[in-house]
Amino acid sequence: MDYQVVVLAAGQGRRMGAGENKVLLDLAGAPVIVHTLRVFETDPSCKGIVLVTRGDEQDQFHELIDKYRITKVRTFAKGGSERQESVRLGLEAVKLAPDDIVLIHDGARPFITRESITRVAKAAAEYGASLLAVPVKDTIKQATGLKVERTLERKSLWAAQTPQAFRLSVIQEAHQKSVETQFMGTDDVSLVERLEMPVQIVEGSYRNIKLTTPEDLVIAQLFIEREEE
Ligand SMILES: Nc1ccn([C@@H]2O[C@H](COP(=O)(O)OP(=O)(O)OP(=O)(O)O)[C@@H](O)[C@H]2O)c(=O)n1
Ligand SMILES: C[C@](O)(CO)[C@H](O)COP(=O)(O)O
Repeated sequence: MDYQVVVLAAGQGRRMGAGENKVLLDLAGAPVIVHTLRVFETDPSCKGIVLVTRGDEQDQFHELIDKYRITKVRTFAKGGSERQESVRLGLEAVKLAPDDIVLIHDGARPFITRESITRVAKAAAEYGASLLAVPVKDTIKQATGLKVERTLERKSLWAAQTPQAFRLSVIQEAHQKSVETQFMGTDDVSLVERLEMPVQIVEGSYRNIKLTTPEDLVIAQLFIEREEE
């Protein structure tokens, strides 16, 4: 299933505490974002990458794309202050027909695999919207402040990942409605859920971590070292 992908790299990386954009941090000799982009660069089904960056970092990303020969990044888009705004601005740069498939992926998730991408893209073609997710391993409490209100039934809980995949017309309609209703979600399918349209989970891998806090970089290094063994 051919697709284009919007790769998000316009964050601040505050929780990482590195004092710079975490997707520019070195991981085994290359920036995190290069590891992520290489997966799409080497996937024959990927027909183009829109890279969303901060305005003040666009030149730096252009240099990385040239240095590491990421030829499928044909368009850059400037991100916004929130992830959802960056997604919306990235989607505006996508050149696809309404029923074509677009993926949205966190640049901070470098361990995505072509096999998972293929499955989530195929599910989007079938259902209109899909996401990679993994069963929750911990017991999840809902609380008010630090007072527990209830324990959520674990067997029905999934931890959402990316890519999240869509027929272009579906995600465009979802963003339009979110602007009209001023809804802000923390992922992309949550906007489609508000259209009361089906969203299909595709079981992903626990390796598809999002590099968010310093501990995640330690895990990422271990993943790379194991790949090299
Ligand atoms: N305004 C934003 C915020 C986030 N992102 C991207 O969305 C992905 C997931 O966001 P997150 O992990 O929250 O990254 P940051 O916002 O950089 O992290 P933090 O919240 O700790 O600052 C990352 O690849 C990040 O670069 C983005 O493109 N634009
Ligand atoms: C989209 C996401 O990666 C799914 O788990 C997550 O919601 C992003 O959250 P963040 O706070 O923007 O990293």
